[in-house]
Amino acid sequence: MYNLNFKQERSLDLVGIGRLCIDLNADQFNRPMEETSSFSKYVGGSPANITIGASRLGLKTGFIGKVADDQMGRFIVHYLNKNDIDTSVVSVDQTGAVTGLAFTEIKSPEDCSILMYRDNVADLKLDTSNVSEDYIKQSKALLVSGTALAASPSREAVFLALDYARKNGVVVIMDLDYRPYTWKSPQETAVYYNLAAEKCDVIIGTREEFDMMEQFEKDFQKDDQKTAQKWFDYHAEIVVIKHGSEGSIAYTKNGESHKGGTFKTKVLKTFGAGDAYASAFIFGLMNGWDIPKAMEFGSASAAIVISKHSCSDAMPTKNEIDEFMSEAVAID
Ligand SMILES: Nc1ncnc2c1ncn2[C@@H]1O[C@H](COP(=O)(O)OP(=O)(O)O)[C@@H](O)[C@H]1O
Ligand SMILES: O=C(O)C[C@@H](O)[C@H](O)C(=O)COP(=O)(O)O
Repeated sequence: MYNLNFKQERSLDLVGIGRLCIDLNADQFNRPMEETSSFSKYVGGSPANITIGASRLGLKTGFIGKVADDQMGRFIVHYLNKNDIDTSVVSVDQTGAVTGLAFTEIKSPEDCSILMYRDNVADLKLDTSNVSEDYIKQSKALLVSGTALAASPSREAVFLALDYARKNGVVVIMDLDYRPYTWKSPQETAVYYNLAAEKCDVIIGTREEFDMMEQFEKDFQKDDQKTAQKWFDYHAEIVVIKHGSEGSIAYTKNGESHKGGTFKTKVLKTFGAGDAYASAFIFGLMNGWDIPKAMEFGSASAAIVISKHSCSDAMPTKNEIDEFMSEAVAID
């Protein structure tokens, strides 16, 4: 098992911090974006997607973020409110910043890519004045994602949130969420990711994301167990390494490891898997489930979301996941 102390008297279960953006998913798929003519608009941004997924599963959620002072910003806040996510500390940028856009391309179910417009985005204008200790200490857990570390003042806001969380016994969960186009260099990314991950109780990332973080430590390269052990020397209780369609593996500080399988699904697009997996895995942890059960729930959520067009809109309820699992073919 694992030792995560979710303080049950807290009024919120999970507070996300970071990117609130818009996904524009091509309506014409199985072709390159150059040959598409229309897109469907959804709320996006990895931490937003994970928080939306957690809320849809029934967790009491909030979000610390900044949106543009325009129709897209209002669309995002309205959607969060509609999904029972507290937006009392979502602030509105007054500098003329815009909403980050993620254009998604579905060339084939296995060949998907994201074209991100990230210049002068409102989410990276989040600053320390937007981070409230009183808000954070009312939550059992804080979810941070790596991309919010990509630029100041968002970077400082996240580190302040991490400090408030540690000071007030808030469990910190980090989804690595590495988006190269948001950073100046992999080296810069690795430095800030490592500094943040040292403060986290649960770290979730793909093998490639951990490899980026460990680029200065060649002997860690591609060794899941060594990767996990590094973080147990800091605050980590659980390290999850995702391997796409091959599944995932989780390590706990007490020396256990668990291989997570996948579920057979009709893949429309591959992105969204990680956010769905994280939201359902976190739900399992917050309900005291053992790691294998939480991983299985995460995999089921991922299988559902990658069979659908969106990420946030597609995040399933608990009943939808339970129903899927009762009929699905598990692949170990
Ligand atoms: N093709 C697939 N079929 C079924 N499950 C999948 C597939 N791809 C990913 N998953 C599930 O989603 C999880 C996260 O996917 P992954 O691609 O590793 O993360 P990310 O989306 O963050 O890159 C995997 O560990 C697996 O459980
Ligand atoms: O995080 C973004 O800005 C893009 C997301 O909104 C998009 O849905 C996506 O890429 C999800 O990524 P994944 O779940 O990590 O595959």
